[in-house]
Amino acid sequence: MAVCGDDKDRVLRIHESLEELSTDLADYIAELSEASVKERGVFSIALSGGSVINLMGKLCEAPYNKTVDWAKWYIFWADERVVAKSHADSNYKLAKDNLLSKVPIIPSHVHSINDSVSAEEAADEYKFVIRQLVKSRIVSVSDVSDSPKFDLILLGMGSDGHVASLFPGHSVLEEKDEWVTFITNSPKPPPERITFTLPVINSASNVAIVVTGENKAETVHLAIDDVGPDCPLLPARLVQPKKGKLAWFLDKYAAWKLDNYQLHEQA
Ligand SMILES: O=C1O[C@H](COP(=O)(O)O)[C@@H](O)[C@H](O)[C@H]1O
Repeated sequence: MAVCGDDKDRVLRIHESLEELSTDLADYIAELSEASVKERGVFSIALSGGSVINLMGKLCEAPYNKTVDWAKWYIFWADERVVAKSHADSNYKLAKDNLLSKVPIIPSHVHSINDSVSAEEAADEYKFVIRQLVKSRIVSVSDVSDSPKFDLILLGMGSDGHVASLFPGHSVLEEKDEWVTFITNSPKPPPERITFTLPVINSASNVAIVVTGENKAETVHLAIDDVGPDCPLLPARLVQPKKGKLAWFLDKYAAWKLDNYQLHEQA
């Protein structure tokens, strides 16, 4: 693995294989969990859907399944599709099947959306839930805005550069006030989704963006490198935690178009 960073708050972790990436991701999450439980007594983590969940699978295995303090975890979603929890498109279902059902997380600590109301109502309810947990200090609050400050937000990135359900060119990218918002016209199905907004993502203590595969290499380059004024406005590029840390977890196939890839490889 090569770890390199242009500054201490943004690092690129480039891996030879998915196996290596999964192990590094599990180590990273376990370390953040331990530090947060030590400091605050709890660990608030927001998940995404897609490939990142499968890549978290190592957490269900030894030693993590025994050493992580699962009872202190509070789970949220950075985005969710407004479908039934049993639906194959549900981000909740993906996490439940691949992680939550395999480790001793307390069911009342799992904060999924209400899937029996409209996208707008689900976003409003989710905001309310998060607000209550901010009041009870389960979720911290940012000291630079009134946003919640999650201990870790885990994101994937689509080949169009979307993160959570923030898609290129969509008006939700402009949202400055809401913590959670909704869309009904997602370019990637299903169309109805709720999503954390950029102010919430950028208020987290830690944000990890996990991307694998050659089909995303060009987008990774556009999201990370200094590509000048003609660079398309990719949502992934707008992930810039104000006071927190950003880690990109890449496999070598997703990373190979990065400027200085050879240098990163040797780091
Ligand atoms: O639709 C979504 O896609 C992104 C990226 O998924 P991936 O399978 O290409 O990694 C995901 O991060 C997001 O949560 C999901 O709703």
